Amino acid sequence: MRIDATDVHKAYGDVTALDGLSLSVPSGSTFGVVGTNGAGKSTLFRILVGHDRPDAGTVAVGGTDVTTDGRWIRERVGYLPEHVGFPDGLTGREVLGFHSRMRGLPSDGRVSRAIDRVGLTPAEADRRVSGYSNGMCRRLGLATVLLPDPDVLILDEPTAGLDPRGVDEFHAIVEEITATTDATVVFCSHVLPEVDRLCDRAAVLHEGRVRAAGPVEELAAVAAADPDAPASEDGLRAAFREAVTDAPDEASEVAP
Ligand SMILES: Nc1ncnc2c1ncn2[C@@H]1O[C@H](COP(=O)(O)OP(=O)(O)OP(=O)(O)O)[C@@H](O)[C@H]1O
Repeated sequence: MRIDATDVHKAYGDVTALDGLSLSVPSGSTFGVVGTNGAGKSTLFRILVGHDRPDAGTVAVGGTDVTTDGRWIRERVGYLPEHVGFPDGLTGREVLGFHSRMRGLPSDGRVSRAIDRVGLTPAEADRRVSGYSNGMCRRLGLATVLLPDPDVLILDEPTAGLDPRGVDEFHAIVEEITATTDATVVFCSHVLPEVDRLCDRAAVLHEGRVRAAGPVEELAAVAAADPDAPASEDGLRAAFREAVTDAPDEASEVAP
């Protein structure tokens, strides 16, 4: 399902989060959104999934305006926020069962399938989430998102805080999803190799607008170009370099 955002504005008091953002994500693509802290990535994602409303502009998923048909959006779009909490007393399997019932989904084995897809073992799924590692919590969060077999996945910095092995395993899960489904996957990241590995296209957000969007290799080539490249590319090069780093452990230092 494609996503189209057109001239989207959003302010919180006197803070402008989105300032005329326009973006198109082709159906079935894996799309990376990069941008410095405060560029507006999370705000865009919350609006895409109907958790927040734009002050102006339109956002459509599969041609449906997200502000007019919230239920339709919730059924088709899976959203993994940057921070997810689970009730400590429940097991991972119970969390998924609860989510499934809340959404009115059929009891057709989808909880076990979701557990399997994110690489949690049955024994891990039957442990209380209070004992879960950060990586296991991320997997469980992704499993909740996968329950309804969404057409669109919106993942807000899904690998932030994971160790290299956890990052690699999470990437493999996303790759498996993109290889075996038609889902459109949109996620934000500060790590260039992650965007490079997973995405076919990306957008660079800067101060609430899309500074550039296109195939990842084109954006990365501009970012890597020598300083004598055309002056018209200077802003994009700077924005891209500020937004992403080459190593996950440097990501927290990308921007103040
Ligand atoms: N609920 C809110 N109330 C007030 N200001 C907000 C709110 N949400 C976002 N903002 C502000 O809007 C701007 C964009 O924030 P947003 O979280 O969308 O950026 P981001 O690109 O996701 O940043 P980060 O990389 O740090 O997660 C920031 O200046 C932020 O402080």
